[in-house]
Amino acid sequence: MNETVAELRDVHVVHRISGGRLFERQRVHALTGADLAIARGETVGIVGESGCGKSTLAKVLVGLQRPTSGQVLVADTDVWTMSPAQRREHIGAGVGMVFQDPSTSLNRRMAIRRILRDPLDVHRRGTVAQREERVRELMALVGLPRSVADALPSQLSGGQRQRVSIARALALEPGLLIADEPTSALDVSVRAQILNLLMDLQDRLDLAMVFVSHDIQTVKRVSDRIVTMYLGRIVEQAPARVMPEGAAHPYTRALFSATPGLLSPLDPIPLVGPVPSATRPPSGCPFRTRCWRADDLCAETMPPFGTGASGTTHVLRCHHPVPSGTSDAELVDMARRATHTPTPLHVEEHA
Ligand SMILES: Nc1ncnc2c1ncn2[C@@H]1O[C@H](COP(=O)(O)OP(=O)(O)OP(=O)(O)O)[C@@H](O)[C@H]1O
Repeated sequence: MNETVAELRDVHVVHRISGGRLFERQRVHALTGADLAIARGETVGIVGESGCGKSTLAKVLVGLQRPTSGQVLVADTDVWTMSPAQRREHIGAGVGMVFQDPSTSLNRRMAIRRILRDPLDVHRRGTVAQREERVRELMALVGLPRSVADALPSQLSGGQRQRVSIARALALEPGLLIADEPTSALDVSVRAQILNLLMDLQDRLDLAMVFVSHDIQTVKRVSDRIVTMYLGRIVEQAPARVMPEGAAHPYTRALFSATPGLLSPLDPIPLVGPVPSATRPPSGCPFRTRCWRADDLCAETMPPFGTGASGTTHVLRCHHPVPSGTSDAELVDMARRATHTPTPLHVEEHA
C-alpha cells in the first residue's frame, strides 16, 4: 500500500476581514471542506482560477496557515494537536516548501552556505562537520557549483537562486515538497531547467510533490494526479494521464478548454458570469451559478463525492457530471445552446 505522507481532513480556512457596512466583519471562505491524501512518490498538481484557494491549501500543508477547523496530518500525526515547538520540528522534517520568487524568499544578507545550513542548525542535525558536508551534498544535488557557496543571493542568477530554494527545502530530507508557482517568477529560458530538476529530484528521492500553478500545461506534464479547485473547494481529482478529455466535472473541462495548446482549435467552453465572491459563496454547488448543466438540485445541495470513469482515483463532486466520451466540441455546443438562467445566489452560512 502507498504510504501517505500528508493528509487534509475536512479542512476549512475562513479569514475574517473588515468590509461591507461600517464595522461589519466579513468572512472569506478561502478553503472549504478540503480532503486530500498525498502518497509518497506522487506529484499532485493543483489547478483553478486565481483566488480559488490553491496557495491556502499549500500553506495549510506546510503549517504556515492554521485551519479554522479540520485536521492536517503529516506522517500520520495531527500537527495542530502538537505544541508550537513540536509542530515546527515535525513539519520542518516532513514538508519542504519552494516559493514562487527566490529573490524575496531567500535572506538577502546570508551567504548561500548559511542559507542551506540554517535549517540544519535550527533542527540541530548532526555535528558542525556533518552539517557542512550536508550543505555540499545539497549544492551538488541541485546542480549548484561549489564556487557560489560564499556568494549572496543577489550575486546569483534567478535560476540559481531557485536551485538554492529547492536545496533549502530539501535540507531536512522531507517526504513532501510543496512547490507554489516555482517557475513563474523565472525567465522563460530557465523554467524548463527548474522543472526538470524538480521532476528528477522527485524521482531520485521518492518525494511526494504538490505542484501549484496557473500553467495548466505544465501541471499536466509534471503531475500524476490533478486536483481542480473552485471557490475554496476541491471539485475533482483525476489521474493526469486522462486529462483533459477524461475529466467529468464541467468546471475542469471548461478550465482546460481555456488553455491554449491542450485542445483543438476550438473556442473555450463558455461560462456564465464571473466567479462569485469568496465572502458570499453560493448555496449548493459553488460552480452552479456559471454552469450550463446546473439545475435546482445544484442550488439546493452540495453534491456528494462520486467516482469518475477513470478508476478509483477519480473522484468529483457534481450532480450532473459530463458523460464519459463527450468531446469538447459537444460541450462547447451544449454550453452555447443552454438556456441558462443562473439561479439566485443564496448565501451559505458557515460556522
Ligand atoms: N490573509 C487573508 N485574508 C483575507 N483573505 C485572504 C487571505 N489569504 C487569502 N485570502 C482569500 O482567500 C481566497 C483564496 O486565496 P488563495 O491565495 O489561496 O488563492 P489562489 O488560488 O492561490 O490565488 P492565486 O492563484 O491568485 O494565487 C481568495 O479569495 C483570497 O482573496
